[in-house]
Amino acid sequence: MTQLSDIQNELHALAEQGLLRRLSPAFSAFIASLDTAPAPDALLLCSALVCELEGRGHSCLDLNDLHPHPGRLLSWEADTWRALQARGELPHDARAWRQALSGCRQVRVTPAPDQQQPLVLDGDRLYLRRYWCDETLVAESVTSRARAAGSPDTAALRDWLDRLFGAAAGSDEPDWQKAACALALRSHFSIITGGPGTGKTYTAARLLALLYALAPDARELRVALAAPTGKAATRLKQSIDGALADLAGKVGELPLAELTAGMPATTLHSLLGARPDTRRPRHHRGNPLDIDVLIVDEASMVHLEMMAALLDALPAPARLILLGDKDQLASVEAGAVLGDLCRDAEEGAWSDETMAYLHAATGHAIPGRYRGNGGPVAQQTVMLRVSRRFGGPIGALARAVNDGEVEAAQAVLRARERGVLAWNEHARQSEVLDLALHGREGAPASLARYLALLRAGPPHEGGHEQWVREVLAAFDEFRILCAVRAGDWGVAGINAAIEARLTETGVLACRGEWYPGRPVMVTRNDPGLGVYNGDVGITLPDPGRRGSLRVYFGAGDTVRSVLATRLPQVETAFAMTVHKVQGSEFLHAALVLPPVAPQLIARELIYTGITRAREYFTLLSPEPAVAAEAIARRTTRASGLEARVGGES
Ligand SMILES: Nc1ncnc2c1ncn2[C@@H]1O[C@H](COP(=O)(O)OP(=O)(O)OP(=O)(O)O)[C@@H](O)[C@H]1O
Repeated sequence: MTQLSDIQNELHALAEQGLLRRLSPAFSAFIASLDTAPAPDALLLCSALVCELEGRGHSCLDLNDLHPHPGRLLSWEADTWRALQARGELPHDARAWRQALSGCRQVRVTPAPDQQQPLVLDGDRLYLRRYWCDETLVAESVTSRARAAGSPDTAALRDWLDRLFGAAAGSDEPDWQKAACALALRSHFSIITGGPGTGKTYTAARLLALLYALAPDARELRVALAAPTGKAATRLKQSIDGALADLAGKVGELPLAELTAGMPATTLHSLLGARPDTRRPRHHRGNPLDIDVLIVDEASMVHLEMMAALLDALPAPARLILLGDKDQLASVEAGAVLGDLCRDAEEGAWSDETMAYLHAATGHAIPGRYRGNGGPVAQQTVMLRVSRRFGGPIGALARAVNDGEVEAAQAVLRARERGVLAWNEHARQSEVLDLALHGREGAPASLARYLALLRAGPPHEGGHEQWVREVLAAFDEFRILCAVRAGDWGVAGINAAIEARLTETGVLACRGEWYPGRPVMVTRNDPGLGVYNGDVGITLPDPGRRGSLRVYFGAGDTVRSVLATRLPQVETAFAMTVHKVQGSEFLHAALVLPPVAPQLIARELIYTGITRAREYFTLLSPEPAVAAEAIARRTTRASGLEARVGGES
């Protein structure tokens, strides 16, 4: 057996203490085993760190982050890092780390030729090979698509934009929605970002009308809609269909309803043809998607690997339009693609050419403050700035949190305006359960209606499907959102406590794994069953087979069901993590924070939680300082994407 070096022993000790996942020292040992020469300490440590960071959502390790406070990178105490330093010979600055890694056969130093090394050093960033390839593909693909000229007839475009949005009035602020459509028409890639209710889908529907109106042959145009989750795809389709129906009077002879009748809306997984036994989907550059236009909603949830797979499968002449809120939480998996691509969205950073084009196409002169020298992606990005849904206290709270203004956020929460917002600053777990079962003063929405419908059961004669629909809709009125998974204040503890309370009070018999009324969230894609990670369904008796339970999923106007026992990968979903409710909205969202906030609880998580609430938002924290700390903290994810797409256009 090979003798472990001091650094390797220390890495194992850190894993024992829970400061590293066990995979990280194991990966480091694997890297060392690839060469007969002994691995230098710098390589042993960096390979463990790059693996660890991948598990925390980072695409790479930036060597500059190893100084002057390396502990911060992994939320370690300073002593932990000092102990590591004492055990090995570690470099003292980024240049020295680079030098130490450059000499290793396991590391490809770009632009040297690829010899399939497992690690890639690009500038000061060290990547797992797969992530470097994905990031390179995404950066190159979006940049070249953004540069590709869509050459619209500007006069015809202006005419259509005026029809769909109205002609330019004398306002100071441009019509951002119009600008977004104009830019999307100009090339093969564009981003429409904005907070909730800023009209991203409203704009996308008008964009579709424009694309059909300006296409040489509208009937030949193949358009698809997609989103990371089934729920988000269904919502997108419903909103787009609604908005298209409203356009009927504005599009003259264009048979919009007919043209969009069969337009598919799917999850990205099923669009790409994900397969359970391999990472490689059915569609890729060798077997591209048969699509001319793809609109992807909730793009903030799309992780790096998925975005790379999508761009690989989308033919170069196809137009990709990403919709999403750049300020929301990034995906659990590595990468913060939308955030990285939108780095200039607030400022515009538009070139003279873009400014002139927007003026000509929309009739609005763009104020000079939006001029800048952003890269090709920035030239194709528009941020919508006016929210039509979040004007009131929830909007004010979301803005304060997003801006990191702790005191302003606390003041809005404490004002409890019209019962819309409430903050239980010293919450006990039993109060979370009370809220879930009964709502609170000013915010009646809770699980009460859902439970009443379950108690009443389906009508005796027929009407089962209608009842199921009502149960599904009632469940979506309220949700507990947790910041963490484990412990009394995480999804595990809260779900168990709700089940215990419901059983105690005789409301539901939450015994065994499956029971009628158990809401579940699917935790693993199963294309065979047509269920995907994040889908939420309700367990109910099967009307056709006594004693048998099925899980019912709402899918737009239809309801699908799967035999409960065929769904091994699910968890109870009275409470869900904030990550898992992205793309969903509830009449009343209750965000629960733990007594001690780990680093991962930051502003983006609180903002995402708040913006899930349509009418009422409640914050519950056993310790008020945790909310303040989280709002003050920003999540940063190491990635090279922002730098790669940030160059001048
Ligand atoms: N220019 C506009 N004029 C009138 N109503 C608008 C306009 N833009 C958006 N709306 C309305 O505002 C509401 C929110 O718009 P929409 O759903 O498109 O926003 P969104 O940004 O997609 O929201 P979400 O974050 O939920 O995805 C809708 O009712 C829509 O019809």
